Amino acid sequence: MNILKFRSQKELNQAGAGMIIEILQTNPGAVLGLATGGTPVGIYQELAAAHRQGLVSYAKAAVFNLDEYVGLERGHPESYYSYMQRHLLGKIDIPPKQCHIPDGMAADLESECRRYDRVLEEAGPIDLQMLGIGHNGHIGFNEPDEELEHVTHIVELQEQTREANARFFGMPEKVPAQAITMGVGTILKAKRILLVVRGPDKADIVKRALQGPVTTKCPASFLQTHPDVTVLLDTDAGSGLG
Ligand SMILES: O=P(O)(O)OC[C@H]1O[C@](O)(CO)[C@@H](O)[C@@H]1O
Repeated sequence: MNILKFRSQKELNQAGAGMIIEILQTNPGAVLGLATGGTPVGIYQELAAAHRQGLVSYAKAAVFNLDEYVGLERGHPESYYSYMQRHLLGKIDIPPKQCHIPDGMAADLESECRRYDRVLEEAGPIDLQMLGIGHNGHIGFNEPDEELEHVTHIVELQEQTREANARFFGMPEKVPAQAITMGVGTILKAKRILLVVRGPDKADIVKRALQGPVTTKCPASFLQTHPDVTVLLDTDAGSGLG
């Protein structure tokens, strides 16, 4: 595991964007796994800027998002579909048919999970999967539990997760109770993984995930079992590491 710490958010963002740009320059048809939440926004800004400057094209790339809320229309400002349009996909030259996000409004959510896995299987493997981490160690929306799911599935969001994401919705009650998420098995199948973490409130979970036991009680700890993980931390998020 390659752990890099940054004093400046700008440099962290440039390092994250740089990895993605390098992959696309070497392999224009790369498959990227993308994340949402507050963490990747600065990286997406750098990617959009690099695209504007003509440094990188996504015309042949494919992107797969980790997750989507259940029950939010695509047009809802907090759906991950809207988030991705706003922060990245609406600002680059990727054809819509190459952008994949689970449909949280599907009438049959179980079939939607199987469809998502099928499309991913046909396009994959993912060349680079970007991840954030929840305060409870979730990756995607894989919450801590006795057992973890391998494949795409429906998950009940934990109170802590809904409270953390309430900042986007105004209040925890408005945060959907369920989401569709790629499974931990799917995430670990990516050839390379990029974990990005910022802020002092994530220092404890970073230490547990990277240096604690590998346990389903901290889904991110399974990243320790992957052969090619890069972790980008700001100094606050990395302050608990020994
Ligand atoms: O980046 P944030 O907003 O702290 O969220 C952490 C993680 O939790 C999620 O919201 C759940 O998928 C991710 O989007 C994010 O990577």
